[in-house]
Amino acid sequence: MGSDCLSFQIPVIDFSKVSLKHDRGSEGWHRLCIKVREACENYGCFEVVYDKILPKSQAETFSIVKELFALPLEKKLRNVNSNPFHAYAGQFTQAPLYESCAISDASDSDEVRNFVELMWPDGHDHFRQTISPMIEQLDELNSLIEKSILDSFGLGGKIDSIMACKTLLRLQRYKAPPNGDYVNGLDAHTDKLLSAILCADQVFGLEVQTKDGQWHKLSPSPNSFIFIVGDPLMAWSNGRLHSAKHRVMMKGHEERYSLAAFPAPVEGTVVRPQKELVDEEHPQFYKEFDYTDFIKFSLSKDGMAIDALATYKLS
Ligand SMILES: O=C(O)CCC(=O)C(=O)O
Ligand SMILES: [Fe+2]
Repeated sequence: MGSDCLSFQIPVIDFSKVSLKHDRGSEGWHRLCIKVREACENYGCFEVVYDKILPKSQAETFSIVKELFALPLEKKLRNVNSNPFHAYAGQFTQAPLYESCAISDASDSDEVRNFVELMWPDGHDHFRQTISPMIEQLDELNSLIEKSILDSFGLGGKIDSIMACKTLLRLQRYKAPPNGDYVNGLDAHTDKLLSAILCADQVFGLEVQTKDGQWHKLSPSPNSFIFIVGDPLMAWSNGRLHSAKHRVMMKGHEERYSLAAFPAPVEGTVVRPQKELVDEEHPQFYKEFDYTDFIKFSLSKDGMAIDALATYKLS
């Protein structure tokens, strides 16, 4: 299917040395905020360097993720949720290499405990003890990025968060393609969650589409993360931040494992453009919408066939 696209470098932003408590307001923080905003406006994504999450913790996390996917399918199918985004997903004819498990509200230790009991009724403390600190660190990183976005628009003094969210953790496996051919791992999409922090275990495969329609293969440095703007963040920013279309393409003979932490807007959230981001130069781009309705529509047959967010555009 198709041919391999070229490797591409998106902006790389280092959050390793940043402390919200000490650095917010400094010249260095200001420069970082501008970089974040420009990357989100121009590409809808950037590579994140964050050495507070140690390579060793990432390696340990991927080793338990592999254990999870080695479980028989009937066990993984126990991972259910009324929201299909937050449950086991896989066995799709159009994406046969893909499967994922999810923990909704992963920052809640009871949710993690429930997930572990469901998968390993006899217990698996090592899974819980490995994944929980990783979620905590990803939450911290996400909060740094969120504050940098708010401050980049001069809004940090007025509001604490972009919108109320819980952390959805998705663990994903992509089987190696038959014959090692270049084939679809996960269909092209924009994220329906506020944003995403992604990391993968060694095997590349993530591709992003730039605004000119070209697809580019990302080759992030080992142990770095990718931040991606999702549709609700694009709507909140009045269309200024770009929700980047991305996909996973598989090639070669190795399986790919990845982990995604998404801030998921809570039930009842109304997504509306932040009023300070609407002015004469930037007229209101989207009508406000109920997040749950948006998700339901995005997942419907009609919604999947189009860019669901575009239906909320004001003409
Ligand atoms: O596996 C990846 O790197 C990307 C996953 C992704 O785009 C998603 O879960 O929305
Ligand atoms: Fe995605």
